Amino acid sequence: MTLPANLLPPPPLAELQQHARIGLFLDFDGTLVELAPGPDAIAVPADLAVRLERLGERLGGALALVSGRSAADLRRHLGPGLLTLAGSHGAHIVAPDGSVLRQGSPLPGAVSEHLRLFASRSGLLFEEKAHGGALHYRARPELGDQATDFAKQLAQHHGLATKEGKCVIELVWPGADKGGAAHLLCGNMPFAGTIPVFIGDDITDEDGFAACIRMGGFGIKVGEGGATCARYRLASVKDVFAWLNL
Ligand SMILES: O=P(O)(O)OC[C@H]1O[C@H](O[C@H]2O[C@H](CO)[C@@H](O)[C@H](O)[C@H]2O)[C@H](O)[C@@H](O)[C@@H]1O
Repeated sequence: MTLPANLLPPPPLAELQQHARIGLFLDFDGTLVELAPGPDAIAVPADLAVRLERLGERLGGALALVSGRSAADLRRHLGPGLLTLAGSHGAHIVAPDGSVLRQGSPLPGAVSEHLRLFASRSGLLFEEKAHGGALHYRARPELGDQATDFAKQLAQHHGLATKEGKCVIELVWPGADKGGAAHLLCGNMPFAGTIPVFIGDDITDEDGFAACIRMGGFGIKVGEGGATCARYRLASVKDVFAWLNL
C-alpha cells in the first residue's frame, strides 16, 4: 500500500475508454455525496440518479453503486433510475431491472437489540440496516474506541464480522465486502470483459480497489486518508463529478 499523497489524478475517463471497455464501481457516501452529520442528513442532487443512468449508458451499462448503505436506502435517496445497486457492503445486489443477484440476510434480532441498547446508553446513533447494524459516533468521537470494542466483541460472540468506516463501526455477516460485489458483477455482462475501476473514499473501499487490481483494473481514492492500494487519487466529491463528467 502507498500513501495517497503520492497519487496523481487518473487520466480522463474518455481517454481510458479509447483503449478498453471500462466498468465503474462507485462508492456513495464521501464519493458521490458529501459526508454529513448523520445518515439522513446528506444532500443528494435531485437529478443524481438520472445523471448516473446516463453515465451508465455511456459505459454500456457497466456501472454499479457499491455502498455500505442498503440497496433500498440508496434507492430511497436517489429515487427511480436504471442502476445496478450493490448495497450492504455487497451482501445484497440488485440489477437495474430489479432482479436480485445476491440476497443478503438480516442480523439476528438479539444483536440489533444489543447495538440499540449500547447506542441509547452512550448517546450514539444506531442505524438499523436491512443486512447489518451500525453504531455512529460522529457526534461523540471520544466514544469511538469504546463503540468499536463493543461491536467487535459482539461480532465475535455471534460469528459476525465488523466494518470500520468514517466515525462508524458496523456488524455484518462474514463475506460481505465490496470486493466480492465487484468480482461477482465482473463475472457477468455488462461488466464481463471490462477494465474494472473502483472509486471510493473509505477503508471499506480498499476491498473494492484490491478486487479490481486482481481483475486487471485499479482503484481511485477520493480525498486524503491512510495507506491505500488505489493507483490514483481525486481530491473531492466535486472532482469525482468532474472526472465522471456527471
Ligand atoms: O460505502 P458508503 O457508500 O461510503 O457508505 C458508508 C456508510 O455511509 C453512511 O455513513 C457515513 O456517512 C454519513 C453521512 O454522511 C456520516 O454521518 C457517517 O459518519 C459516515 O460513516 C451510512 O450511514 C452507513 O450506513 C454506510 O455504511
